[in-house]
Amino acid sequence: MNNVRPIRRALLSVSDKTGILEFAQALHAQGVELLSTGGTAKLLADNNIPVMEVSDYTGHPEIMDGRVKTLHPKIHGGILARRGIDEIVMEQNAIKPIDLVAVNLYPFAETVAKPGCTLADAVENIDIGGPTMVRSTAKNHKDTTIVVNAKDYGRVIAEMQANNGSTTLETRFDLAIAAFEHTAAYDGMIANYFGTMVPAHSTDECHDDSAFPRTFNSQFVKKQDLRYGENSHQKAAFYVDPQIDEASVASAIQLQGKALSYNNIADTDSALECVKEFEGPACVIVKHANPCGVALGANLLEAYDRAFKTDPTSAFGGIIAFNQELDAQTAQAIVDRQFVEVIIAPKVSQAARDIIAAKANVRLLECGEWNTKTTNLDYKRVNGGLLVQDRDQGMVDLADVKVVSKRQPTPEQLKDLMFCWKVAKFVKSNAIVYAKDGMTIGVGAGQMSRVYSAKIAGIKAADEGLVVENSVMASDAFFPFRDGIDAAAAAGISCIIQPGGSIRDEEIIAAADEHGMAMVFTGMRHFRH
Ligand SMILES: NC(=O)c1ncn([C@@H]2O[C@H](COP(=O)(O)O)[C@@H](O)[C@H]2O)c1NC=O
Repeated sequence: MNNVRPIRRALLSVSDKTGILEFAQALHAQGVELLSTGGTAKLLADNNIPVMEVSDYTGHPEIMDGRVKTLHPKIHGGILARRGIDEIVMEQNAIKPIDLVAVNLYPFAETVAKPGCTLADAVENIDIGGPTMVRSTAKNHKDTTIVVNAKDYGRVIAEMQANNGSTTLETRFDLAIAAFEHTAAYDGMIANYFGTMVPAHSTDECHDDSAFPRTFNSQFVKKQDLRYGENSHQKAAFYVDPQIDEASVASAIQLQGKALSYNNIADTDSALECVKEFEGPACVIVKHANPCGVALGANLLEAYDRAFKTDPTSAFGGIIAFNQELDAQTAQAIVDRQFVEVIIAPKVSQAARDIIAAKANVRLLECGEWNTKTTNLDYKRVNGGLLVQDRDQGMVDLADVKVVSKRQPTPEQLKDLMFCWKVAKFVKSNAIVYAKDGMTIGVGAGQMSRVYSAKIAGIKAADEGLVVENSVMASDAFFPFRDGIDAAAAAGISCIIQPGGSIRDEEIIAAADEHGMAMVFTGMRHFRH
């Protein structure tokens, strides 16, 4: 085993001191000599763990309020020395080898997240010596061991115990990757913070949390390789944002079924984010990123039954999302009725799991409860660039909408309008949704002209034997011409919700009045491309 390297001397320098005492104790028990910076050294000494302060070892005091403490050739020489090559240089310069470094960095993210954080606070929390040691040790991983995360302390100790006080190259290399990931994320955060100071002036007034930084630095962690991408000739992987801590397709636990595909993940995201909009039992069935059936119900089974009824043809091989614990009756109904790719719910009862287990291929996901709305950014890759925007969190309520027609909507229609409007937000533009009694009646998605989406919603409803009469209609953006209104009227729509704002609004309102329809404007559109 020529890849193992003994740990004889370690340097510990941590801001977050969680677990460091136990780690230091265990290293000491293995006969490791400990070096440490001021605060860490004091903690160790106070707990009777033998330790030498870095400043005593280098013969140079920590200066400038800690800005310079480990930036010394006796430290970096000890870390970076190539074992078997640099021994003479080390001896000439009284440098001793440092075999393990455990560092975690000044809490930059936590500092800038605090309300009222000044530029001076942020600057003082940029760690310099820490990342330098992290990178030195990771660079020399052939001989040295870097630990940047307290969760790895136990693993290193266990490996040393199993290898006579040494670590293996495999572990050192893995820890080195983690170290470079860590410093990349840290520097990315700092660059983003400074990058929001536009124009580039180093003053507090120039810092604007809501601004988009000059360069966009973000880190995503690979969750899994995928068999292929959107098509089988495309390679793909799924990366997750470690900063996001909420119920999502990224954090969901897969309880059973075949591995998720690229399209499964994208469609599950659409279904889950849509079903999150609703209070009370709700079900969303998605096919190719568009909801093909959405419904509310007295319970989940009823919600599913009704969502399925919208478009059983498209629901075949779809993705089903619920906003409440999936129960046995609903699970049984799905299994009995249809081929489904993915089912996702905040919780899945044991009885429901047992029922779905009969269909071994069905991917069953549990994502946990949600109580906050997503605040993260939304990205779209274009050739040569990246579009970044706030997520569409806008949603009007009844108090915000304005009745523009002569006819007033009834209270039932108003309820349906809000339901329909929420669904339209998740349908690809041009989006038209017909709905009645908290159930979609027809969905027209992704057409290049609004009138065709309106026609398609009507055709689909007719094909599935659904009665459009007295349904309401939502349009994700304004109608440029009255033809969409006429198509809706011909299909039997009695009430419309749309943003308004067309130069032909007057003509559109007149068309609604002509057909005896009620119409409300939201003043907010929900394009989804
Ligand atoms: N200036 C330096 O040479 C230096 N060397 C290590 N640090 C950091 O000082 C912190 C530990 O300090 P202490 O042990 O004094 O609590 C660690 O987060 C470490 O990353 C430094 N601080 C900032 O750069």
